[in-house]
Amino acid sequence: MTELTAMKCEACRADAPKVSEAELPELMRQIPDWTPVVRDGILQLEREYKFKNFKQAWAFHNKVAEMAEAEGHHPALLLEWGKLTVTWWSHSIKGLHKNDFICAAKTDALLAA
Ligand SMILES: C[C@H](O)[C@H](O)[C@H]1CNC2=NC(N)=NC(=O)C2=N1
Repeated sequence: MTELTAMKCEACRADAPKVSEAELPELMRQIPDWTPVVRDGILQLEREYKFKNFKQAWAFHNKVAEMAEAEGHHPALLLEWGKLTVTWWSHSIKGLHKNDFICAAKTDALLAA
């Protein structure tokens, strides 16, 4: 099985497939620190990262933004003192695409780097 972090996001159009109920458990297993949340009826992946201060959270925010631009897939980022909340979903399909799992795994890898 290819690691999510080794994959690249693919262009995701409105007719791209959502991750199915059957695929979900195996993908969630690969990003155990992420929580599936439903907002406005849209399934999303969310994780809160804690830091010692604003500057460290801000620096991580910028790393995630750089990675998102490189992947062509973009998260919601909520920067607060000592905290960055990252939420991934695919706007074009109003739900979760494989891209969201790839980017969640890559977000975790940025923290480790
Ligand atoms: C043309 C471009 O690839 C699309 O607009 C991309 C950009 N980034 C995106 N990011 C996210 N999260 N969902 C999308 O549907 C999306 N679409």
